Amino acid sequence: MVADTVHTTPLTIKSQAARRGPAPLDLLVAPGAPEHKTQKIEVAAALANIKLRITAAKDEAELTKLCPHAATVVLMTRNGPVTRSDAVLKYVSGLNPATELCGADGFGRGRVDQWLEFGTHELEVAVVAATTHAKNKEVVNRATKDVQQACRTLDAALQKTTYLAGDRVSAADCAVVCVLRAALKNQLIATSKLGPSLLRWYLTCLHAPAFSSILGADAKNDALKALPAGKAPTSKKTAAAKAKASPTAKAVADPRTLFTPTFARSRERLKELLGRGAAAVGATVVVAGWVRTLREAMKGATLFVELNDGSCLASIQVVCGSDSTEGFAAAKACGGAGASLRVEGAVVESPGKGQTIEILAKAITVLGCTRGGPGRTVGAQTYPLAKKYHTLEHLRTHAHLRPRSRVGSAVVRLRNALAFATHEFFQQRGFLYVHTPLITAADCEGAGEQFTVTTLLPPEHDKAPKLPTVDGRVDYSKDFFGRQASLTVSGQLNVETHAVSLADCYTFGPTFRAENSNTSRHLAEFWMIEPEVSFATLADDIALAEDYLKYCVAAALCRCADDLEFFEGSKNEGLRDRLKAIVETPFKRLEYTEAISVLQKEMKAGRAKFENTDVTWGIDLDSEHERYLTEKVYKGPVVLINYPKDIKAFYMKLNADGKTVAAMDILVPRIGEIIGGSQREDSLEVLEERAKSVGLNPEDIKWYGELRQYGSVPHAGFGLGFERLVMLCSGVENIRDVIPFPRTPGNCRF
Ligand SMILES: NC(=O)C[C@H](N)C(=O)O
Repeated sequence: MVADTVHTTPLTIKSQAARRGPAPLDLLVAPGAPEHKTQKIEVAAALANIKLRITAAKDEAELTKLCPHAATVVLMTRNGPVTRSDAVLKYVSGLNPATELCGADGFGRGRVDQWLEFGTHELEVAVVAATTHAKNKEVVNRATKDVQQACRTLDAALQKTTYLAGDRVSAADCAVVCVLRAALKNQLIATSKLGPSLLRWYLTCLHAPAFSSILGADAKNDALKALPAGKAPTSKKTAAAKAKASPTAKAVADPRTLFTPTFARSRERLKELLGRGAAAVGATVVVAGWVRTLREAMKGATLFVELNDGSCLASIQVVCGSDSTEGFAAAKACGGAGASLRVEGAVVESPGKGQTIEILAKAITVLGCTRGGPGRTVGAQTYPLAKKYHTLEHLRTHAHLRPRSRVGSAVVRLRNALAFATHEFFQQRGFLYVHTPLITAADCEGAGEQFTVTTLLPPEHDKAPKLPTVDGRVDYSKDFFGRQASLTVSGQLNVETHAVSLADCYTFGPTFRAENSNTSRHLAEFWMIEPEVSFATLADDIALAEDYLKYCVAAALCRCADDLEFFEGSKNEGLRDRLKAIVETPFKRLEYTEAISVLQKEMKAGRAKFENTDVTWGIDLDSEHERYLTEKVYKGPVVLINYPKDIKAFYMKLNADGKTVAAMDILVPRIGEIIGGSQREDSLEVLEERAKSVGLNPEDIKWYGELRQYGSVPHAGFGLGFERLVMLCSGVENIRDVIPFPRTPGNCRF
């Protein structure tokens, strides 16, 4: 009996026993079995990090003894033999679900199966016929034709996808590559006749060590020879590509194909283990994490440990018995909540509610005790997160341990998903990620108060500073930069420089505002995403912003489903329905002028009661006005456009009416403004005029004006406060709870 576990190769030094890893799976191969039948299983095992031990059977009887209907291969699994090469291939592929070799979902599995069948019926049958009847010309001719037809079909299909079943390598690729190699070796088709897309795919697979180590260097070399000299495999050979292609270009592999997408660990992440669900029952696994709760039962002879490793919201229950778990005594004395453990054990079905599986621990190692007793003895008395529920305020004062809490970790996972979705969205659309500076020289942005960056203060901060002065003011010419410098309030002006050279750009980084606003929506340090697009108008900008916001919300719904369910359950009823509505409903566009009259009407009718009742054309709307529009009047996101020029920044494009600028704010329920952007003024004269009228020093924005002097183009952009996006998607109401270390007036702890 062997345990079917994922074999992991740790990067760090391990004990002798651990280095050996889980026992390999035995694969018995019949004499005379076609090579490709074992190769495809070996490739899949390599991709899935599963160890195989291949043994050649003496005769076929050895196989049929194990399994009467066996043919060519038999894999010995924990539950008994599995036979038929495709079945074995799929079994092995499925042992490491994280690799998604069998497909990520129902549709994916369908696609993998469809290509597996194609490989068997359209290719393998012909290859086997031609090799077993090599002397029969008729059979060989027929097989050759079939193989060529199959290759044409594959070439056409691979024009559209990286791999057979999409953009991830799958069990189907393992099977078809190996049988195709057999067809090539038997000269049923020449490599040069494979067709450009099929050849590209074949080479992409062979670049990956999992394939090349099993099929041999020959396979790759033969295929490389088939490439037209000096050209990368491409189906569209343009003149420019021909001229540019270097001899090395052909050997460049897509990095995603180089390794399996799993990081080799000495433990399994709970997300993956719990994701396997009941299918994991019977497996021996190693997990590690931190104790959420530890409970004794059976007069101390049994321990129930709720262990979490941060990979997902759910914890796993580990059951330890005094006579069945090595390290039981140490585990019992670990101090409980907060301690860190490594657990090796068997996955069993869980009788408990709300959990499919749990672990019966064979061995536990206490990595770190919780020391919270008197004199720091072991015990959880002072562990700040010992109880199950904590207020957000309590967690805020323990920001260093906050990610151990459910809400803290859910926020981090959501931030991660939204940051990834941001890059994914812009990268998919060909935008360039530009790194804009954090230290800037002049506040021409006007977006907010800035923090000065200076080295003029004495290193011993308690000493009375003697600042150099001229005319009674600080002389910044003596400062580090030779002038006053500040932390940036926005990357926009800098990213514009790149947008007017490279067209579509974005920046995503921290920004700083020294405003003394102690509200639940303001931070002194927050992250902002600022795309900037050339050859674009305000309408293009709004369309981009709407798509981007919907993309992020959809990413949160789809990739953080458990965390969002948790947020919804924490006094946030209807969260996911609200988010779905954002994805599904087109955003309302509303002129600022119209918004003012709507608000005035609402006030007149007694429906709206505002603290600030001065709602007249020309005012900068307060948050209460914005929220009223989005929550009460339109009940969904609203894009307000064309604001009075006097309340907006100098760089916004003046509209033909001379009174308004092509600016937009996107307002969402519960948050208010989430996005602010504009088409930028592209006329040098108007820009200079506007800058002067707001009192800017022309010298400070000379470089900015030059962007209009040399080939000015219409361009537009926006800024989205990342934390507000996290608030929107989580329903968390205080911005301090959606950033790991909030910086607010009077608070710079941790
Ligand atoms: N990039 C932008 O349009 C955002 C704008 N600069 C702001 O700080 O609000």
